Amino acid sequence: MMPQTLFDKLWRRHVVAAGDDGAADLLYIDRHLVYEVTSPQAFDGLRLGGRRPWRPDSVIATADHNVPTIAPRLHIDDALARQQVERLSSNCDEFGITLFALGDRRQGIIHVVGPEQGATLPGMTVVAGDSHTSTHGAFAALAFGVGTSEVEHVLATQCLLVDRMKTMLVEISGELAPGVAAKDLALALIQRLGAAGATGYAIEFGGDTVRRLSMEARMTLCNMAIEAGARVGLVGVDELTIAYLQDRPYAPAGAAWDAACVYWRTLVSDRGAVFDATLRMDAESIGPMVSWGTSPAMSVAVDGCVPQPQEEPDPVRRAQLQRALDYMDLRPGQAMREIRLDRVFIGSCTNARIEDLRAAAAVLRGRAVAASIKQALVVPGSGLVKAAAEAEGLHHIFTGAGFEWREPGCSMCLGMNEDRLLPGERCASTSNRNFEGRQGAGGRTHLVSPAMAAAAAVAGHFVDVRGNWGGQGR
Ligand SMILES: CC(C)[C@H](C(=O)O)[C@@H](O)C(=O)O
Ligand code: SF4
Repeated sequence: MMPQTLFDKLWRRHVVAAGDDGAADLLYIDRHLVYEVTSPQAFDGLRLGGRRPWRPDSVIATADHNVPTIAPRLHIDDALARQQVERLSSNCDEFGITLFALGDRRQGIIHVVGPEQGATLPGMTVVAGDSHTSTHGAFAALAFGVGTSEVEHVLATQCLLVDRMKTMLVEISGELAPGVAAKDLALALIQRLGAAGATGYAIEFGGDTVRRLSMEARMTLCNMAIEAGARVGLVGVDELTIAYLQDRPYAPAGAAWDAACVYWRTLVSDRGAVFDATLRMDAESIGPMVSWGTSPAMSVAVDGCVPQPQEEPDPVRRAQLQRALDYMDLRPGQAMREIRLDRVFIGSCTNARIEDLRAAAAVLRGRAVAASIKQALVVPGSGLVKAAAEAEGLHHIFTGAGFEWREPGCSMCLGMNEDRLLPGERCASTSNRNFEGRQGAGGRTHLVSPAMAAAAAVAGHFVDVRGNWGGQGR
């Protein structure tokens, strides 16, 4: 048989009806993750059509985007946010869907919750009405974001028409330097590919560097595939994948577990499989990255500088650079290390898992947030991440350094809840998007890894976390 890519294996296994002449295929969907923002109209549509979810046990719901992150979270001021969270509860009640509601320890960001529960498994198709569903591809699941009308369609039929994607292998090799994380790899990759460089592709991450990454780091990488335009990010199954899933609440057990492991181990690209595109990256040449502009592709190594638009020959590109610099209030050629910050946010589905919190805490131990920083926030990705961090005492390190220790949710990743930047404020953020107004109207976002965010909080400006940058005690 022809060698197949992992993507091909996953796709073929789920085709219910093949489209003619390149038309979309109808795929079976195994797991559907639902949250408050993109589901209300979908449930309304079901009701209007007199339908019920086809397989309610395939759906898991949680509230994340709109929720407050300060306890006790009994009331949400914003009317729309409140309504969406309430309607998620009533819809889940009505249709028999499992909901991890506020107050449940399993509540959290949907892309943190799915894998944590073992609800994301190798070989599955996973959808959610959210672009960062690519995260789940770290488990060799074919996972992608869908729109609200598709949320309704999947609820009603368990199937979805999907255009087949092209395949891109991103092969990363070499040892990552200490202090350099998956987030830095992701930013360096997007900087190379451009924000639309992988549009129409499913990216598979391979190479010895990726094999050595933890599952959490692989999730960070797949999470950001969408920021290069790829709807899907994938990593083939290995023993790490399997070890991560063992004994998770939704993972199979007993004989079913053994059988699943046998199948899962086949979920890798065959030797000799042909990809539509291949890109190679050398991990050793990558240092800590910081975004300077208004797209994740506008990123540079921390020891680098803001670009000089006047050196850009293409006038369209030059105007884009200039606009980004104006919005970010940066000077051409300014050293990244000079950039001073108002706030620091450690959280989001990119970087709010336990290893992310450990990496930030390791930098903060015995240090304090600079007096010039107005606010530094840590928002764990789920209640279980929060509990795990507290069991290790990480919360003491964060609060001792001057960070606020919050309840789980999307928080300051996007301005849909109370945690926002004020116009003109500048933030070092471990999230994945730095678009204009992303963290609040007029706010300025710099994307970094958790360790880099922690170091910036201490220094008050960006520093190379690998260097001897000091950081004063209070
Ligand atoms: C609100 C939602 C539709 C959106 C997404 O699709 O990604 C959000 O999660 C984001 O990160 O921008
Ligand atoms: S944490 Fe941010 S990127 Fe992730 S789902 Fe929430 S809003 Fe989207």
